[in-house]
Amino acid sequence: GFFSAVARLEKLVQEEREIVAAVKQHIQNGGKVSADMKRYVDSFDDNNTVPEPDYIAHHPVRAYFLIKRLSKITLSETKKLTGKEVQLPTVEDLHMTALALIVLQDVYSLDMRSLVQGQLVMVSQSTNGAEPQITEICGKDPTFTLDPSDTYYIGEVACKENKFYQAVLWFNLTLEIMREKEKSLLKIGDEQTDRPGPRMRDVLLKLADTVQKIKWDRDVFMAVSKLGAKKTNAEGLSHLSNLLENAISSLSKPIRTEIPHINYENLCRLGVLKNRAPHPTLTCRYVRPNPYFYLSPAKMELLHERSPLVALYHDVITDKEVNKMKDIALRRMGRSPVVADDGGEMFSRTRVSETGWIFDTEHPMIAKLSRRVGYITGLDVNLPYGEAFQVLNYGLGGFYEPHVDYFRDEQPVLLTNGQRIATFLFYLSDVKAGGATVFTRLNLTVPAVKNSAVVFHDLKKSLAFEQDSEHAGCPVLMGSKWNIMAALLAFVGDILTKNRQLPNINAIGNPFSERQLERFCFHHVPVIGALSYSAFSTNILAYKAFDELFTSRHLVVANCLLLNSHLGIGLYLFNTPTIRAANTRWRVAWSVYGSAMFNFGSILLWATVKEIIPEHAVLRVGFGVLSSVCFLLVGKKYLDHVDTKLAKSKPKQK
Ligand SMILES: O=C(O)CCC(=O)C(=O)O
Ligand SMILES: [Fe+2]
Repeated sequence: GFFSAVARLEKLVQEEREIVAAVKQHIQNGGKVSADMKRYVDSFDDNNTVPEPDYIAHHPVRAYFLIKRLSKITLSETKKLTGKEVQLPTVEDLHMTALALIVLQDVYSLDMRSLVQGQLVMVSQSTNGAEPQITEICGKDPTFTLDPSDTYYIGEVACKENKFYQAVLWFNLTLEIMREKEKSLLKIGDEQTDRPGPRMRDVLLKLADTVQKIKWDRDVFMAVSKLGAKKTNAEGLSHLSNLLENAISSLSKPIRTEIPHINYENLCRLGVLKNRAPHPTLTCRYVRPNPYFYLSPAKMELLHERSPLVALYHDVITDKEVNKMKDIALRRMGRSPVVADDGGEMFSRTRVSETGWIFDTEHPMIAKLSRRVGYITGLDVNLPYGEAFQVLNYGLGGFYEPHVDYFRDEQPVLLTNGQRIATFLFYLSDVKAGGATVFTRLNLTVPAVKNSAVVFHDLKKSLAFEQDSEHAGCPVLMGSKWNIMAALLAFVGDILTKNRQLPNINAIGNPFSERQLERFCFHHVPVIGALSYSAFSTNILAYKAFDELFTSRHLVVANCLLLNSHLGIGLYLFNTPTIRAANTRWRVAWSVYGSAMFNFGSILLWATVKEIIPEHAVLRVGFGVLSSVCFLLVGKKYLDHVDTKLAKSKPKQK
């Protein structure tokens, strides 16, 4: 549906232009169109500049108008006139867009009088009786003004969704607007019946009906029955209107008990404000969770230190990667499911977004991204330990109500066979307003910041459920929210037999340990050095073959190999027990000396041999590899020998 992903709305705006242009052309050529279609295209003024797709698609009221007008024309006629396969919004789309307006107004306490003019104004009621805080998120645009038929329709949608309190607000608003238009209550009885939109009598009765659904009121009930079937009864209507005013003023917003709603909404509202100001208790550090980050450390904001850990990493995904992921996802997105109690999947009103699943085997760029998730968390991201990436695009007003990511006991883990131990959530877009991720039990709001990622634990170290990891995606008020959710799994059976504890998740911002650094410098680098040394022999012995292989990159590759070889052998020497026994200055000197002698000695030897063995590529490469392996082994053996000798002769320290 168009309601469940803003990306679809963006596309729809583009398509609408083409539809309008094609139909106008058709009319100009003397073609006939239906009255609905004529009305539709006539609403587009040729002289007006066309707004950007985002201007429409990223704003709930403007998107409502887009969906509304397009759901008034028929698919068959549009296809015929444009000669193209098009998709148009359905009645469900309109219903869900109205629902989005209801939810947004409710969660963000949007001022309704502003909302009807397309203006987004958040009113935060302060608890200590001070003046309410008013935040304007978006200015008004008179081109997008909801009229009574719209607000009445939205009220009806609220009723259908059993949101009676919200329905009362919308019906009441409808009345207010109508009264202002009519200027005087006295006109109530003799309304003109040919005016489009709802009639005041109908709205009043509907309002009375809805109020009664929340709280039965004897007086209202009587007034309604007295009105009876009589069409015009100005006195009765104004009496009912007064009664309703009283009844409504005593209503208060119902509290939903099934989820920690108050906290969720407060945190979401904070998210809108926080988009504008940095968090006051910000703790930022540069971290190196893995040697991979040695030169360019990750930028980490620690949001919650005690269990569960919640950390925000900045700039962990590049724009290029973001675009690639969105691109792939767009082609396969479908309504996001939630896990049902029986372990199956279902669609729910508690999650309004679309998902595209992407495996890291699909593209090297994605594999790299996946490895990065592994480096940061220190967890195995390979199948079956990492789930495929879920790329998400939320709909307007789209949200994900408070939930936990681990599979609860009553949900057999059909999907994955493993339990989720950590969640890695990338943000692929800045959201203009709303759409924060909130942790309802930690009182924590994380605004979506493009290219960053929030990481948190789903299980405790003891493998117990981390109930405090409960979180939610707040409704998107303005803009388009894109996420990638990567869940990291553990197979609980595995853990129990192997370590009896969760693997260490190092996304705590600890710098990678000294042991890890040592292993990197004195193991990984020497191994790479030895391989490079061996490969470099080919550059000397079979220069032509090497040149053909690397063409214009020949020089770069050769120099890199030689550099690796120097580094690897140098570091290896630096760490041998014998050399380690000396002071740093000598350690450096001997390592550099040893590495230079070994490398340049080999090069000289290969250059000499080259002159005497036949010009045969395979033979020469073979000789190079074989000799390099020999030299490395002989050298290593020699060093080992010296080291053991030295260890034996060393007097035991007391
Ligand atoms: O969109 C968000 O902020 C939260 C998403 C989420 O929690 C999930 O996909 O599991
Ligand atoms: Fe989640």
